[in-house]
Amino acid sequence: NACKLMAKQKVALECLSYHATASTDDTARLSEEEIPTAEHFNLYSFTFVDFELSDEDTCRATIRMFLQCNLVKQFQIPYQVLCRWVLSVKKNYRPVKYHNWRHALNVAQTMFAMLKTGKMERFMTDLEILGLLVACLCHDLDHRGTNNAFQAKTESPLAILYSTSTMEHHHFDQCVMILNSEGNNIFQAMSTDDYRAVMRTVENAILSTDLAMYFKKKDSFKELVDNGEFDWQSESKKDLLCGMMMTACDVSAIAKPWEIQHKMAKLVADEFFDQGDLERMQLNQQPVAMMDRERKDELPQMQVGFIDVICLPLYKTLADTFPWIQPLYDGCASNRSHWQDLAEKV
Ligand SMILES: CCCOc1ccc(S(=O)(=O)N2CCN(C)CC2)cc1-c1nc(CC)cc(=O)[nH]1
Repeated sequence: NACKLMAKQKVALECLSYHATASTDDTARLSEEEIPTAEHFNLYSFTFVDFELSDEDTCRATIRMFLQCNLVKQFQIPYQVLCRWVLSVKKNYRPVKYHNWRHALNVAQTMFAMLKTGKMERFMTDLEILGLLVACLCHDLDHRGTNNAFQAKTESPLAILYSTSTMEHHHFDQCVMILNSEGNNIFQAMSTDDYRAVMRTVENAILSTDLAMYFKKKDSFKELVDNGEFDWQSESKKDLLCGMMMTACDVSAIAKPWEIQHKMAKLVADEFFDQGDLERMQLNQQPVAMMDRERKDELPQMQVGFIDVICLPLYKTLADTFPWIQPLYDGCASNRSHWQDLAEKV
């Protein structure tokens, strides 16, 4: 009957999450290790690079960010639970070329730098800071290297589950699945009200990483900034600001020193081109220019367009109100000239 079916599904989900979460050994090792300082990892910098970090280092850098924001004490997160949760999040990223665990770490580190070095933490409660870091680390969980349009075109189960912001809803689902797995609930010591509030922040933040949502909300954000908004404390204004910060972090590879941006853009392109190949082979469709490896010569010009349409306007509007994040605008503007030079060479 229905009850038995529900019970079977519950058992299946627990079994799935058991296999999808960190092992006892990995958790024990990470929790016994010394965590280097934020300066050691260069976590306060907008030019942070993960390339030379081992997987172990990336987990320790993540824990260092939580410690530095005093979140472990503030929300009584058992240290073993935090270690297990970080390892489980890393385990639930697939080894795709760009939207992998390293991307999640880089996005979280940019959020950390915006809050600390960019002095935006003043406008956030501790609960919001916790929610934003968790959202950054979880925002692309279980990404398959294909975008929302591909889910729709292939009528993937995910597109049937969620018709809009398909992947973003799935990323949030995966975040909840990990939190609900044995020994992984970093929010376990919270009151019901705090738990509801932090989950609302995480959900709004993860769903905001759908660029379609960014396009929908960017004008109202710019209007608030142009009208000299300084408070940001109403729920709707805070949600809007957090969403814009998520996009700023999500695209922050565009603002890194040129050699790093050039190398990361190649990873983005390789993942896009793989989707283009799938669309040709599996769907017998002509991919869009961005995903068509036969049009890779147009890549520099596309990057200039990406910078002009999405990145610079966002960083400019944010820097107008939060001047300490100007380095993101400057890094992005500098890379625009490098991409423009390459575009003129073709
Ligand atoms: C590097 C390979 C080419 O990469 C791009 C090509 C075109 C555009 S676009 O702004 O024209 N636009 C975006 C919205 N789509 C719906 C339509 C196309 C963006 C990128 C790009 N995206 C990211 C985010 C994953 C990172 C990055 O570095 N570059």
